[in-house]
Amino acid sequence: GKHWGYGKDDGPSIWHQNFPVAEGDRQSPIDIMPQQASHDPNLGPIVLNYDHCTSLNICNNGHSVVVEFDDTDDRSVILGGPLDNPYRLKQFHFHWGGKGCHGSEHTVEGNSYASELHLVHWNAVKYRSFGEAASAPDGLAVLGIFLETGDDHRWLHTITDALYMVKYKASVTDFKGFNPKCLLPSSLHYWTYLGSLTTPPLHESVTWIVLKEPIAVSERQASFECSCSLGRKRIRGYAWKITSGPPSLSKAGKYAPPIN
Ligand SMILES: NS(=O)(=O)c1ccc(S(=O)(=O)NCc2cccs2)s1
Ligand SMILES: [Zn+2]
Repeated sequence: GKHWGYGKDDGPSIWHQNFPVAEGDRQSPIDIMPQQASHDPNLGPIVLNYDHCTSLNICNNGHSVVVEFDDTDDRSVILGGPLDNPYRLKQFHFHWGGKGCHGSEHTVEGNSYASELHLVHWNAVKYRSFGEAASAPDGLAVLGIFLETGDDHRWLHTITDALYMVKYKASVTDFKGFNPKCLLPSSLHYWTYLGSLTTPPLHESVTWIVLKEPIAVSERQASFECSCSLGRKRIRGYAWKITSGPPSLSKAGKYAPPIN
């Protein structure tokens, strides 16, 4: 596809030249203003069925480091909350900051976090492929989790250790048996709004579900810099129709420990 990045000549301020939807009216990320979020009593808890998780590999696509999953069936899905049906887990990736600078894409009252984790899911009930879902208004559901610096995160090590294997662009390495449930905070209270992919092709196909509670990672883990491009994030649009819902009731009542 068309080249893009975070530099002066290929960064967010010129993405609209190759991706005109950048000027659309449901572009992400946004600055979340909790007081302006309206509580929607019809919104139930989100449920994450990641127990029989099917991670495959970890790769660096030059923009981010991505852990990919086998999405050929409904073993790993997100449901509930604002979603009308289960959405299949396809991949997760991070938006890291540089040394000490804050890399989160969404902000809360103008404040950014050290990093942001995105778990990307697609609507396999309505669409036949990820690519088809990714350009449909109800095609994707991305769960956003903020990372803040604090204690060392016990399970993030497995990812940051693997990241060193894929430090240079277009490298892939095996990454089986990782259950992303170990990356979740204790509370699943969330904000949700209709938005877009935060990088090209910027499709307006994402139902965003952003958790209010961040997870803690150590300074070293948060400032991981892979060779993928880092740099200014794009703050777009205004949060509207943001609603929040109660925490989820995980089916097993507790989180299965990740298998490694
Ligand atoms: N930061 S984010 O979660 O909003 C994502 C940005 C891009 C994502 S993708 O991996 O789904 N690729 C999107 C596509 C490429 C080609 C056709 S669709 S997810
Ligand atoms: Zn992302």
